[in-house]
Amino acid sequence: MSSINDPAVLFQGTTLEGPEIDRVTRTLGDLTDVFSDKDALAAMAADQKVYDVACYFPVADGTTAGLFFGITYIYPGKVGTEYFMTRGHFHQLRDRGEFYHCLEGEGMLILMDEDRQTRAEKMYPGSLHYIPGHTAHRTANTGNSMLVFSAFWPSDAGHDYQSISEKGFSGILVEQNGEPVLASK
Ligand SMILES: O=P(O)(O)OC[C@H]1O[C@](O)(CO)[C@@H](O)[C@@H]1O
Ligand SMILES: [Fe+2]
Repeated sequence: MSSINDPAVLFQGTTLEGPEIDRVTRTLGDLTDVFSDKDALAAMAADQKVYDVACYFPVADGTTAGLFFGITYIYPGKVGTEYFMTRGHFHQLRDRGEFYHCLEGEGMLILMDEDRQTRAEKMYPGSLHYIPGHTAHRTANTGNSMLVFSAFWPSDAGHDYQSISEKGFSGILVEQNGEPVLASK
């Protein structure tokens, strides 16, 4: 017996729609350990949205040999001179990689290896980014509009937020003379 079905999810433009889509929003209040300028942060509204994520998890978290897909939407803004950005993480299974594909806006993918060497790649519509294993990753919106990108990663990768929460990245992305600069912390 064979059958023809509709897809479970529609990914059109920058939207991901379907009954199985998980959505989460991160506000400044969720990210107090992430931004460097604590005085600037204290002067801003805790419910200010920093990013939204829409994900399709077709298998359970931790499943070997499955895949996950997500879209991240980072709002434009800064805390002091530091651009709005994601929390950032290593994968719990350190050797797992990931692809990012920029759909809209402009930004920077910040990558840090396990020796805490930090580098960044420019993101703009069409840019494709391979994030190797053993590499922490975070994205920052350096433009005046939303930064939107898709991500594909293995379903057993997991997220290690703890080591970033404790030590941060060795480099932070700040605006200097109107330009994004990767400054050491
Ligand atoms: O998980 P974080 O560090 O908050 O950032 C969100 C990003 O990470 C992912 O959850 C997966 O790596 C992406 O969907 C998204 O780009
Ligand atoms: Fe990841």
